[in-house]
Amino acid sequence: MLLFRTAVFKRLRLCRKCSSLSMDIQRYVSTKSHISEITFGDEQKKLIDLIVNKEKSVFFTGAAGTGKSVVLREVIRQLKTKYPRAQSVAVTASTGLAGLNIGGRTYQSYLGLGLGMEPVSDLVQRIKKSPKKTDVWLNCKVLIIDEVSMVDAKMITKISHIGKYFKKNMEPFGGIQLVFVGDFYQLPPVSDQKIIDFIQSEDLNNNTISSTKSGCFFAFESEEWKKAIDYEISLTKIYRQASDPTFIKMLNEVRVGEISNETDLEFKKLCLRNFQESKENLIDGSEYRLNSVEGSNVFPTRNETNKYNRKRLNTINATPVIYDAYKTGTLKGTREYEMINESIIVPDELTLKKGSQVMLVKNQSSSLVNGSLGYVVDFVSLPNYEHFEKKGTGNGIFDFLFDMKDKVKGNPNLERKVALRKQQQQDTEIRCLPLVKFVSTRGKTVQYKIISPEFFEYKDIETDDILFSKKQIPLILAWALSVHKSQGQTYHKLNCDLSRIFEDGQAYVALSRVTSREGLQLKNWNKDKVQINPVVKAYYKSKVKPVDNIINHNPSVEIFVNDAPTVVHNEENNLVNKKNNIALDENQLGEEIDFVDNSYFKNRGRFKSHFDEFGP
Ligand SMILES: Nc1ncnc2c1ncn2[C@@H]1O[C@H](COP(=O)(O)OP(=O)(O)OP(=O)(O)O)[C@@H](O)[C@H]1O
Repeated sequence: MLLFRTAVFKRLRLCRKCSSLSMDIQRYVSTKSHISEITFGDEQKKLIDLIVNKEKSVFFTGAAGTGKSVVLREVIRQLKTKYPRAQSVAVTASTGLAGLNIGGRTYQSYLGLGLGMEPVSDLVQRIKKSPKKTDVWLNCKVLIIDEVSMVDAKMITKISHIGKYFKKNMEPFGGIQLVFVGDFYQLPPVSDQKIIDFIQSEDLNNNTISSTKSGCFFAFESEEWKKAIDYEISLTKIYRQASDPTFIKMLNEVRVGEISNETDLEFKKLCLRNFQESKENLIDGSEYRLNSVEGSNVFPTRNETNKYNRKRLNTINATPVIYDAYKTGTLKGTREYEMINESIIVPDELTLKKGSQVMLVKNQSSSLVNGSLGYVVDFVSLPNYEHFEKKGTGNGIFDFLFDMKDKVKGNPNLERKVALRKQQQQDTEIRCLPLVKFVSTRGKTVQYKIISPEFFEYKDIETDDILFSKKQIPLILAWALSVHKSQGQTYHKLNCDLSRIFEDGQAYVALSRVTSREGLQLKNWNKDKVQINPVVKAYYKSKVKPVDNIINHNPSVEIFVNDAPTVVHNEENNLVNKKNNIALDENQLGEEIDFVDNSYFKNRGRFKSHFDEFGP
């Protein structure tokens, strides 16, 4: 009933049989079957142990598809069991979508930072005004930030100092255990306008003093990160492209910008395969008859992506059906609410037509998962769909939808179905949902599924209050996607035109989304267009080690023996447990703030020298 009361569709008004329909929807939503079991690899297990049992502050990274998210979800599960007390484990991420992926929220929202642009003193005052947010800080034992590569150094520094204040502890982040996750070889932090303004007002060439093109510094460049993180670890086994080891090798080379002639040639060869150009001609929406889908096209910006999808939608000569999302939540009316909304992958207004190419953005079953591609076959009401489906294949709704239209005449059974269908189409009160034909990569398997609305929401972990909720059909138009939106996603088919790539790591993010070379249609490959940030490369070379290396090179740290002492120190890695318990008062905080806001920039010489040291 609740699902029905929070009606998603304003334009497609709901039918009178509300209660039965809502039950049907619930039944369909709850048919989500389990997603295939994960068996953790050796290095994944060791990493989980290091964080959960050895309680180390860790940044863990790895190429796309090494299972960072999978490991993180397990770490969260185990930490929550270990620390059952409310708010002990802060589960956050740099974007809303990444947050959803691990059952958390953006760090700005969870930690009460808003946009986090203010100086530390203002942020502390802001947090203190909210008893809930104050408790978040006081109770926090472990702070998790996923996709940390998109958080800049200044923000990391601020979070550390706020932690010191609330924890009354001068250790970085007030002694909170840190679990930072991400891949700095993927997309860099987004521009912080204030930093750019500051840099420009100093009349300096920002290329010489910032690490990213947009004028930011990477999180790992922050002194607080350097002091707080015990281990900078890399997972090495790639699961996403497991079926194509050559492709794994090629992607690894693209990731670090060291592309061999062999890889270059292989990418060039991929470009020679037929690239499916966009279809400019008007089509009749009958593409669903095809047993293969066009690969997703990736574009660097959202505008280009939307424009391309709209253009393709307009080429279909069929009636548009518009689904408006139903949004609610206690944060409504705030900028934060808008930010969360922007980061949710499904749009406020989803326009579909028969024949639209779509991508599923929520798992439905072990074979229909986030990233599955298909075509909208038709729009059907749930009761009708169920009615025909119950009768089994060969005698179902599909008979009259497309297969047997010419055989209808003289067949009373089919005539009855067509009459029902007509009635349904005329009845504007009947709510219709998209029926999608999902096609596997090689077009070998085809599955039909009616897609019901789903919730995308953020809850307050303690009170269960819904802070943000969006109910929408979990589909997006999928002729094109932005590289930014595609980060973290897995696709089976991808069209990639690298001529538009402009950002460090962007080529790698785009290419590494697809599971095999077979699913990749490539255009304009030019190894010189692959851009790698030299600061990132230097950091990975000098600091980040595979899990196994850490065991070998730190014999004093017996971290993987079950009954080993919990804390074994190693001076070199600065692992000494130094809980000072120094209380900070407001005045000291003032000094702290000066330290944060001025020294960060005064220290740009350090960043410059860092850049020079490791730069090209
Ligand atoms: N131990 C495992 N066993 C089986 N499959 C795994 C395992 N670890 C990860 N995978 C699978 O590999 C794929 C990629 O995993 P995941 O999304 O966690 O990688 P990631 O490192 O977070 O990637 P990205 O950097 O692109 O976000 C997923 O389909 C996941 O289910």
